Amino acid sequence: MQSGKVSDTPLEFIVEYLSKAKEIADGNPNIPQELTNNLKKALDIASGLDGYLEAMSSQESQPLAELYRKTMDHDWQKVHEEGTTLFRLPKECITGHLEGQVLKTLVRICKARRILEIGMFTGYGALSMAEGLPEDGRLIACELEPYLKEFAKPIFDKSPHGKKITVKTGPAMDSLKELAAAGEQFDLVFIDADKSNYISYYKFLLDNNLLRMDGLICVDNTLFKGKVYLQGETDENGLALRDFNRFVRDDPRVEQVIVPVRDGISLIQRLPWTSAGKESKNTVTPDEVFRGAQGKSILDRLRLDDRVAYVTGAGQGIGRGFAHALGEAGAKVAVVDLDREKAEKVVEELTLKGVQSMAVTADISKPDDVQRMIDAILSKWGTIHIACNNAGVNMNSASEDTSLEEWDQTFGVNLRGTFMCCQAVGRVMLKQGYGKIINTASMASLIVPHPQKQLSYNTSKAGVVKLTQTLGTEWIDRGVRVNCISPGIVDTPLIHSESLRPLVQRWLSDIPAGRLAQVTDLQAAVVYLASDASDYMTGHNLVIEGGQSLW
Ligand SMILES: C[S@@+](CC[C@H](N)C(=O)[O-])C[C@H]1O[C@@H](n2cnc3c(N)ncnc32)[C@H](O)[C@@H]1O
Repeated sequence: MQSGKVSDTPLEFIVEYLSKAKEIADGNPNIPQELTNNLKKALDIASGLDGYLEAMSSQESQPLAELYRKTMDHDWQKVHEEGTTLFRLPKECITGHLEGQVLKTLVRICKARRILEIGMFTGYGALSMAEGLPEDGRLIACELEPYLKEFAKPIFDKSPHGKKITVKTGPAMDSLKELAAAGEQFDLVFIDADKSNYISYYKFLLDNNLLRMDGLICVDNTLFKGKVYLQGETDENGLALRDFNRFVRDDPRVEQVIVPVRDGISLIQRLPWTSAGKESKNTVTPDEVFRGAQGKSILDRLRLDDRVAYVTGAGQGIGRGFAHALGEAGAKVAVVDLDREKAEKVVEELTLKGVQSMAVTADISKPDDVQRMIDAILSKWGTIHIACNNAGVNMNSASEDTSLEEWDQTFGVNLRGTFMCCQAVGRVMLKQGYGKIINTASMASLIVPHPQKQLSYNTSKAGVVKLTQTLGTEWIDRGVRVNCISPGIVDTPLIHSESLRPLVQRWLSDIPAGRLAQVTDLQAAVVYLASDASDYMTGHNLVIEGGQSLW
């Protein structure tokens, strides 16, 4: 602890009392050396802890460091005496580096996008949490003192994350009522003002659904210098927090743990209905709609954890988009491409994101390559749950000029190759009684895209749809679903080539959505078809073309 600093947390009090005890022991020759030695050991452990935790936590950003210095250097006594602040604000109430980093980490873990802070002070906690938010995330900070909004503003303005923060001045309860009336909801709430009112804030948040399903409430100072558990305490705030901690522990709607960081942070998570709903006085129909199929919420049902997938043609374009989407949803992904270098590059991208992946080189128009691809995946991961047969080629020629070579090459990859992949992986999936096959067809299976001429492509893709329908019905009763995705015209580098660029304007006038498809427009579909959420869907052609086939 810095000299002259007032003790504020249980640990700081322990250090203070141990230091005093050691001083007494040092000055008294009658105290056994063993006692002095033990006091010293206890003091070393206690006094080193906070500093070590701070030193080992990620470094604070420059704006946060500046905010901390500015808060510490400010004359809070003076601004209060001048009547600028309603209360004399103690600078110790700042959250600081360690707690700020805890909050920021929680924001990331919860994937929070909307945060509410009750009690902003100079904004250290607010800015720490804002740093953990995504670009479109936002944080509303409630603060009684208008002066603090002005104090924090120049530093919020300097930080790239400051724009995510909106400060609402005035009593927090008024702001909470406004937010509830406006139908706002938060993923994470940090309560850090006005200890005697913690319980009212907490009740208001839960009773008015200001906290989303599974949302997290963090509450500061819930150990309150140890006063919540010390016998004979009379401190009003300490007793209020003691009641608060008990109240929350006994509330069936949530689960609570108090983490002994600094002055104690309570982590309170809103439970799904399963536990809390039992206490509900309202009549609920506890069926799968209410509880979620297999007890999972719809978003959880889209997750692909522990699944093994492959994507052919994954070195670029749609296939690369599919590989990223499946990986982000939790699957291990084999990135299959003709071009080893491209496949390895995508594997590198996935590895950076923490997705387990492998590169496989294969020409899917060759039966031996197809089998080698399946064997390589099986030998690494032992199974295949998701097969994205996406590799395809497209050549243009007027039908009267289409050569048999072009026809054979196109069909060799687009239809024969897709069939060979379906068959090879289908054998594995039928044996294990589970599998999801997703073929890439095309809008060209439905309409005749023009003005470009591409007979072999169109007919091969129509074949992919029929292949999908046939396999989808033949295999569903053995646990294997086969579906396909038909993208419209996708904005890839190819489209911007000299020869195709003039066609883009023409295509755009045929697309109700007014734009070409981006690879990212197709990603949710592949995750859906790969997940258990689509189990009743088979033989389906999922068309994603901005409405083009309807005009
Ligand atoms: C412990 S400090 C907050 C520290 C802050 N969370 C941080 O990250 O540094 C408490 C703040 O709550 C504010 N406050 C107190 N009573 C309030 C109320 N009724 N409504 C809104 N803010 C209040 C105080 O002005 C003070 O700035």
